[in-house]
Amino acid sequence: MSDRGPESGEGAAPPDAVLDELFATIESRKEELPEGSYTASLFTHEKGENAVLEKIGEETTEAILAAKDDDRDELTAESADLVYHLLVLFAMKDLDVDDLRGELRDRF
Ligand SMILES: N=c1c2ncn([C@@H]3O[C@H](COP(=O)(O)OP(=O)(O)OP(=O)(O)O)[C@@H](O)[C@H]3O)c2ncn1[C@@H]1O[C@H](COP(=O)(O)O)[C@@H](O)[C@H]1O
Repeated sequence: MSDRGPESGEGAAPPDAVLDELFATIESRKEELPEGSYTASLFTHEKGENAVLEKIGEETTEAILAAKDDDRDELTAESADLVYHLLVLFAMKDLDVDDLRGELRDRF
């Protein structure tokens, strides 16, 4: 189990608050399309949504290779890339983190 993250207890942020913060940033990049933003470039890419779909494929492959190498640090880094790109795809499709959270919760 990871030893990272905020201490639990009164006043602590929910453990997945980082996903909400990241998604809010992605949504603001989608609205404002600031220059120099990688996230904004995915929303305006000439390949359209295929750009992010390709990245999801690449990051999935890289995560699999890291797992096969038993490289836990690389697996963590590639998984973070994968989750980030999945959230960009969610924003493109007008889905949000609560849709993902709800789907997972419904499976309990
Ligand atoms: N979490 C991420 C994040 N994860 C991955 N990436 C980018 O996703 C890309 C992953 O591509 P690769 O792994 O293939 O690495 P690469 O060698 O850069 O490959 P190419 O992009 O050149 O093909 C890199 O450019 C990373 O910078 C991210 N870019 C942004 N974010 C978040 O988005 C926020 C907004 O950032 P901007 O996009 O800069 O506005 C940031 O504060 C971060 O929190």
